[in-house]
Amino acid sequence: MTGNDHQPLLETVDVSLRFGFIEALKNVNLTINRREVLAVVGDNGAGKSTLVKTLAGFYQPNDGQLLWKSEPVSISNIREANELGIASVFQDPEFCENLDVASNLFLGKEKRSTFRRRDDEGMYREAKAVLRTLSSVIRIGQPIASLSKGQRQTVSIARTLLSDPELILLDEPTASLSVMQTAEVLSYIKRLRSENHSVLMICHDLPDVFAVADRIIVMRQGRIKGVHYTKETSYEQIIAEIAGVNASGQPFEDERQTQIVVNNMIAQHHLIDRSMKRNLYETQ
Ligand SMILES: Nc1ncnc2c1ncn2[C@@H]1O[C@H](COP(=O)(O)OP(=O)(O)OP(=O)(O)O)[C@@H](O)[C@H]1O
Repeated sequence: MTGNDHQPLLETVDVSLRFGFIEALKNVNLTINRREVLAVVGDNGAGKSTLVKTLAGFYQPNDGQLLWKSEPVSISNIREANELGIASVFQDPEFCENLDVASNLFLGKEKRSTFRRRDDEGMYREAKAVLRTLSSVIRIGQPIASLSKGQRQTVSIARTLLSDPELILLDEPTASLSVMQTAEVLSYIKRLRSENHSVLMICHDLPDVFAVADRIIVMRQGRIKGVHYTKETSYEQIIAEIAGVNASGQPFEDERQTQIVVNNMIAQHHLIDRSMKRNLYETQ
């Protein structure tokens, strides 16, 4: 830990965003500190992607303010986000299947040497270095088509590292990966933090969240419902907050809907303890 660890990198102040009549984000106040991994969790339609896309420059808020290192900024597009030091990796990254890993890493931003010649040597050197940062066993000359889904995710993370971003936004980095591939990607995320990057990731998988996140942000219906230090919270508290019940299982919003959501989550995660389950069923 350094004295800089808790300095805010990116903040949202009362950020709201509407799609027509839908309020996708409502007065969102969030601080992303230097050198931390933040996970955003929430049910479908909670506003997670909209939040991340707003930070990545895809969407502009209707109200509120973004602060980068405590200074007001507007991020009109991905390029402006990149220039600030924010890089994003969205699901199913696109690659040129007939090219190797190094060429894909530099696609569209090839290095040039004297007389504007392609600097293949420089690109291979940098590609190797960036994959080494992630301790990856992927070879730079390997055809991209030969990589597993997890390895492709690694290459897309590596691609963002070339611009040395301070903040990396990841949308479901472990979605549909095998257990081994998930472990690999989670270890890269931890490595990013140890290399002084901050990471904000959307993740549906609570064990993955608890494995890497320093703090967990729970979203529901476009609002932030809770921000928790991972060490100080539990699966039950997070699931309850996602669903809109209190930690002992008492619904405090639409009862029927809450019940359906909680039951689905219980089935999905097999994580809730018996007493909480009993409380939930007794409230039906
Ligand atoms: N481009 C869009 N146009 C209109 N409505 C949108 C658009 N994108 C999102 N929404 C709506 O905004 C709300 C928040 O959606 P968002 O995709 O941010 O949720 P999410 O938490 O990421 O959900 P999921 O986990 O299903 O991806 C939803 O009601 C959604 O239908």
